[in-house]
Amino acid sequence: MTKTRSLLRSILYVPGANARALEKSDGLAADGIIYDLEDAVAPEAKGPSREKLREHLAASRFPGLKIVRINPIETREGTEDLLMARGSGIDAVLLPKVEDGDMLEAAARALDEMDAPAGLRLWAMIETPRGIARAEKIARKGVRGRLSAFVVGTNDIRLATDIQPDAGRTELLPWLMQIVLAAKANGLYVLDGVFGDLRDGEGLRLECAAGRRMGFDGKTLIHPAQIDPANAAFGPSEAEIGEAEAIVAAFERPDNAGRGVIQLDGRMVERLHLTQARRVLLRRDEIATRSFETPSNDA
Ligand SMILES: CC(C)(COP(=O)(O)OP(=O)(O)OC[C@H]1O[C@@H](n2cnc3c(N)ncnc32)[C@H](O)[C@@H]1OP(=O)(O)O)[C@@H](O)C(=O)NCCC(=O)NCCSC(=O)C[C@H](O)C(=O)O
Ligand SMILES: [Mg+2]
Repeated sequence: MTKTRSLLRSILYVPGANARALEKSDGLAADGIIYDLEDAVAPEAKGPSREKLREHLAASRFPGLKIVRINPIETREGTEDLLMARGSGIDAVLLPKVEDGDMLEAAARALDEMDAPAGLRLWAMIETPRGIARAEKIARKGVRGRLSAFVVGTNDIRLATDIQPDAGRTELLPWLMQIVLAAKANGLYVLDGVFGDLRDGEGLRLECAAGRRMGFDGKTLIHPAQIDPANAAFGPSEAEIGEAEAIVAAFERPDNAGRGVIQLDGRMVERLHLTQARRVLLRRDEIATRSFETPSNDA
């Protein structure tokens, strides 16, 4: 499977109940917006927020990915949210607290029965102990349906487990890597959890950099000021672009034609590095044109 990486560096949560934030979100440089109808909306505001969001989406000119996080699908609010979301021109529905593949199967079946567009994907939040423990099974079952991404919910993980990780998230790392591995093994995108301290710019930068090293495709965010740091951390750096250009140029030299492995600046470079280098340049070009594509398992 050749996988073109779509831009998922910065995915901002916007509360469905906040008219000012919804209005502002249209002009932000995030790669995607998660319009939240779940935790960011008080129980009494669920219905009005859904209607507000319906109107907003109908008029929205946001050029990136649009995702709606619905309430649990087994609740009346969740079903109403899904009905609204399926006809609103969005790219994906984000399901909270996914704990088994059956939840994804039920959501995919509901979307089929609602005649939702085939390209409407499901994203799954992995944010409970059961969800983490079963991440690989969930991914394997989900990709047979509409699933295309995992989103980590570190706040709910903390709530459910009482884990109190240090600033480097040392204690969380095994669980985060388990989720990343389950996603990668099944061709899913995977997004890191939110960073809650709005005043700690350096902490955010470090957590974004760590997330990138861990293999996350991007970070979920809660405030517009977090977009630029996430875009910088998850986009290829100048150094990565320079190195990728050098690798592509080296393999294009006539004396290297047909060679599987070469030496470049004292390092062994194989054709798999050429594949990686092309990916970096593709991301550079995607960012330059800011062309947004709907992620899919086989895009
Ligand atoms: C945290 C906030 C409540 C802070 O909002 P506010 O006090 O208004 O901040 P500022 O004054 O600094 O805002 C400056 C301007 O930016 C706009 N703004 C703020 N946040 C957003 C946003 N998310 N999207 C769009 N625009 C935003 C303000 O309106 C101001 O605009 P202006 O008037 O023009 O100056 C707020 O940031 C917020 O609500 N953030 C999102 C919270 C949220 O969605 N939480 C739920 C998702 S996180 C989660 O659940 C993860 C997961 O499930 C888990 O378990 O971990
Ligand atoms: Mg959560």
